[in-house]
Amino acid sequence: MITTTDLTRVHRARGREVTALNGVDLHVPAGEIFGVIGPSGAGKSSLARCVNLLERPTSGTVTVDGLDLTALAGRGPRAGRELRAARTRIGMVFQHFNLLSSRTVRGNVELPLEHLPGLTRRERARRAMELLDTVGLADRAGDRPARLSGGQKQRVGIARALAGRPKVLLSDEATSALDPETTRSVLRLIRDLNRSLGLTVLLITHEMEVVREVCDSVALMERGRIIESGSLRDLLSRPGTRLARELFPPAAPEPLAAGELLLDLELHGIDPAASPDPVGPDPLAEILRALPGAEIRSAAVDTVAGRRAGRVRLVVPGATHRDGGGIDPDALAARFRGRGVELRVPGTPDGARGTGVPAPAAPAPGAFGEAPR
Ligand SMILES: Nc1ncnc2c1ncn2[C@@H]1O[C@H](COP(=O)(O)OP(=O)(O)OP(=O)(O)O)[C@@H](O)[C@H]1O
Repeated sequence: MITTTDLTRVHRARGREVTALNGVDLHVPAGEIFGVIGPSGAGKSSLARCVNLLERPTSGTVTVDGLDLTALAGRGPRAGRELRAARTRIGMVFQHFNLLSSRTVRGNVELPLEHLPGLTRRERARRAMELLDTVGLADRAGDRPARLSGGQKQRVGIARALAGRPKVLLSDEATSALDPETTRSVLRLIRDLNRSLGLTVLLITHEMEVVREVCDSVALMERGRIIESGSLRDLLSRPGTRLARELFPPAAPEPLAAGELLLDLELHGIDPAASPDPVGPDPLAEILRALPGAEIRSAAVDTVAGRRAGRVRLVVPGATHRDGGGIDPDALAARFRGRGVELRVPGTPDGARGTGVPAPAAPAPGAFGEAPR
């Protein structure tokens, strides 16, 4: 649905050049929620703005729904007629909502409809009310935006973005100004719209939590380039990648008593149909049976892309390392490899591993790089 080819965007300001995008090849399949994550300044917003030609790329092409937008004339507010028409099929939501305070909620949703030919005032009003109903705010149509909460403002922003019946929604940090609960409800709305309207969503975020919650695929951007990408499902089975590490961060370090063995189980996409118990997928139960006395110290198991993923930390009391004749984690790991469970002893890769060795410090949960500007 969205394809960029060798997309480059160079800003020239006060005699200085900044390369915001440096040869970005992106493919977002129709009907997906595709996340783009990366630290501040990585080029995420530039990518979103180039995809709908709010900014014209320095070079490269952008194709949306089979149409090469870069071949159409103009940019930003000076876009030509064809580009303006194409852009009505791409909705956009922003971090700071960008609602007009002088207009009512309904008036804000009607705004893009005023640029569509052939709609009467009455039809505009009816369509705006339908859209407000879709986002659960029909009863607030006559209010000014200032009277709404942040989450409600963003719902209005989404209703406005849907006015032109877009096939694509670009979301640029749409939940970054919202608290976690409101974030989840706005993400649920985006997911519902994606499913009910078949909407393709390009979702820019700096929060891995957002990716984990709602995305089908994700690309990691750094310094204007995409350095990793894949579907969440594939990333689950590629534990070595940075994205997989960020998606499923290791557990925090913890003290161990002498002789205790720490085992981390990484669940990489266990099919829940094969293991109906939400916290006890079959391979885990089997591992516990193989380790008498083992105790679950912590667990973070989630359903990602329809598969169970996450991490379970076990402590096995009185187990010594294989030199001492206790359990052999490598043999155990080999036994479960290929069944969606990776088993490892956290700590250093040398002989010190096993008892009482702390795991490396975990990154702050959900955070990725710096906060947005
Ligand atoms: N209009 C502009 N003029 C000059 N430089 C710009 C302009 N817009 C962006 N840049 C620069 O391009 C780079 C990428 O910026 P961009 O806003 O796309 O990154 P980002 O990943 O969205 O960051 P953030 O998460 O902080 O919004 C940065 O170095 C930024 O300073």
